[in-house]
Amino acid sequence: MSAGSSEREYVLTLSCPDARGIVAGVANLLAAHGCNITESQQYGDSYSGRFFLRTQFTDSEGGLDAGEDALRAAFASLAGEFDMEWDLRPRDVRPRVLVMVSKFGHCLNDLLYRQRSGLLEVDIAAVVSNHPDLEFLARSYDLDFHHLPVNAGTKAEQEARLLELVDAYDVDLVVLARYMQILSEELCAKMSGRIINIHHSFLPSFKGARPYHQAHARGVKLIGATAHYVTADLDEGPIIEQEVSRVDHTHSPEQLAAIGRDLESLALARAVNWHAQRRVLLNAERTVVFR
Ligand SMILES: Nc1nc2c(c(=O)[nH]1)N[C@@H](CN(C=O)c1ccc(C(=O)N[C@@H](CCC(=O)O)C(=O)O)cc1)CN2
Repeated sequence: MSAGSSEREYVLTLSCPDARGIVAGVANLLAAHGCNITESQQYGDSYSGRFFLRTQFTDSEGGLDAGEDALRAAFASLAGEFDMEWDLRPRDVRPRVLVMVSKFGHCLNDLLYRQRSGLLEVDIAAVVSNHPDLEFLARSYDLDFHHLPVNAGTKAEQEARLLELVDAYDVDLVVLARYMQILSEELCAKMSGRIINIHHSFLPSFKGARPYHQAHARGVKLIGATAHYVTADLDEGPIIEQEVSRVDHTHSPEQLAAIGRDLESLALARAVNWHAQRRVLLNAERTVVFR
């Protein structure tokens, strides 16, 4: 049952060491506070020994019985019992996103259109690029565009400016939409779990630069695109979504790239939206995605 007109919807996510009674504890606590569960998914990972849960629920008519703060306090107590890492927020609070690009604009174009059409549950704050080429596209959506050129000698200064923009725009998530510069270890650490990249290969194959040329040289029969969280280890961050397509010996590297463009846009848009809906939970080097 979805939220009525006067009800507010919340999303609760948690991960903790697996144990008996977690789902019952959460369900009983929500019921005790007058909440109605509208969607719930959970997964116990026998490899990591951790349990993951995502629950969507509505408050009672006119707001939580004893207020959101009381629910948080009660949940904090339950979380302590199970050593939970948890997050609780209203579903209508949307992440503020900074999109970074270089010279390829297909993923940026797709994200902007999807957001403007109400298909992406984010608010795009601004666009940042190390090249001026795509300013026109950002401006066409009335977005600020910041040209931050970078080279090996200016990377620290450029990233410091980027962090200033992250603060100034109150950014929750940075999306690398074919941004072709390697981020420093320091920046990756500062924004761990808050940067999503689209890599134009079916990882773990063909990390790094020019993956379509690597794929062509290898004679692959499938190409792909991978959306992942960014870490200091290039293209090795936790995978969120992947898309693939069949190819064959007749395709040049340029034709592979053309086929791959739609895969990249789709994989990135799905990953950003699932992150925005808090459907992606980190599980060490992997993810749990409650699609
Ligand atoms: N710290 C990280 N930074 C970035 C990641 C990442 O996973 N961790 N993903 C890349 C995107 N990317 C492919 O998707 C990519 C971009 C650029 C290069 C590369 O080698 N570029 C230059 C070197 C640029 C530089 O030193 O900054 C080159 O072509 O030689 C490889 C992969 C985004 N950043």
